[in-house]
Amino acid sequence: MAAKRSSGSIFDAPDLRREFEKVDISLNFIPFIWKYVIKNPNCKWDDIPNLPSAAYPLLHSKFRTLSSSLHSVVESNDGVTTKLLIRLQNGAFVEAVIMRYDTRLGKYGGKPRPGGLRSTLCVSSQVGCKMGCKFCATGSMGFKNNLSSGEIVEQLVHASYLSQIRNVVFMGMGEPLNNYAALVEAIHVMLGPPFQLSPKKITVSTVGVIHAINKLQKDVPGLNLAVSLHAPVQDIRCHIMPAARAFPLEKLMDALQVYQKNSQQKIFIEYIMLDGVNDEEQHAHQLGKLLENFEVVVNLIPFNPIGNLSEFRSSSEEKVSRFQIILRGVHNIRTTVRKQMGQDISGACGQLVVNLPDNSSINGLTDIEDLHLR
Ligand SMILES: C[S@@+](CC[C@H](N)C(=O)[O-])C[C@H]1O[C@@H](n2cnc3c(N)ncnc32)[C@H](O)[C@@H]1O
Ligand code: SF4
Repeated sequence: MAAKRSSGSIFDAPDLRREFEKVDISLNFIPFIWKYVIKNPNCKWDDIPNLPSAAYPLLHSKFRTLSSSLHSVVESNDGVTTKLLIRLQNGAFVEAVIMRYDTRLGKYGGKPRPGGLRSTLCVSSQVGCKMGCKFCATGSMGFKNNLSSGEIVEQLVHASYLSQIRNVVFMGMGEPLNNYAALVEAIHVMLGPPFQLSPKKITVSTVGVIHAINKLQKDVPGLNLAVSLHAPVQDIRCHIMPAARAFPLEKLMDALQVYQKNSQQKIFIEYIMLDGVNDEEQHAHQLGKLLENFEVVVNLIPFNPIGNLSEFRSSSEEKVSRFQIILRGVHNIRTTVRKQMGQDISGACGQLVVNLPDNSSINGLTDIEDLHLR
């Protein structure tokens, strides 16, 4: 269990609201304070003009402008991907990854320049992860701690200093649905002022935490859901993702059926391509049949090597392409292949390894064209 921490982040909305209510300060000041801090990264509380006088001592004693700090920033050679290493209040590190989409080129890439780029931010929700997927660097660390909602939002704040963020994907380190309350709080903050993201621009990726999927749809309607399915049958799923034992495929598909009926939204299916494990033609047909009554987009993900941490190898391009042809041609399922980006800075999925004394690695999504940018 993670130790209970006092957050000190003003982006932990419930904490700030509670403190303001205690001394009768209007909650309308909260977005104003957030906006000021975002525009003035190094500001002090006394710099913020026109707050009620009771707000200053309260902010001084209970909060910091930002509870996390930007430790370092690494750019990929092509300028498309930027990796942010962020130090949390408890000393642990997480990474967030910015991916820039060039509106003129109509694809990821292009040189950073004002106005022409809309960026996607891949955020972390936990330090480590208890799900233990065998292809994932984060899974090999075990679970260390949950991020607070403020720490999740602060990744967006740090990234906003570097790029205009239009989309947020919860595809960094950790299983977001295992940190449910903080996830939902963070998303509510991102949807409101001053961030004003649309729910359609936020994607939550899950290994399939069944009991939380439909709760999320009720608590924050309109979000995109991405499900890391990775296998069309239960035994392969259990082999590569131990958490599948707790979340059996049949029950997961039932939950997705309910989700789709209630949300009327398509579901994004992530499928990592592992050589000789889940990439044969029969698996493509099994997957096609499994998904035949769903409105989905399947994203085939080439496996990103994670050093000695995993026994797996990536499928050949021919196999990935054959898999895609079967899903599209035979089963009529919209299927894309995730482009690999950011490998030169270890910014690709499953590759983000932070060699630090007290923690270590993160995965980041690298191709989200299909989620937001059609
Ligand atoms: C790191 S996870 C975080 C979100 C959530 N825990 C999940 O599993 O969906 C984001 C995506 O990265 C994928 N991933 C993990 N390790 C990978 C690797 N080595 N190569 C490619 N994709 C990987 C996961 O399967 C998942 O689809
Ligand atoms: S893939 Fe997702 S659920 Fe699996 S270990 Fe990695 S972060 Fe956790």
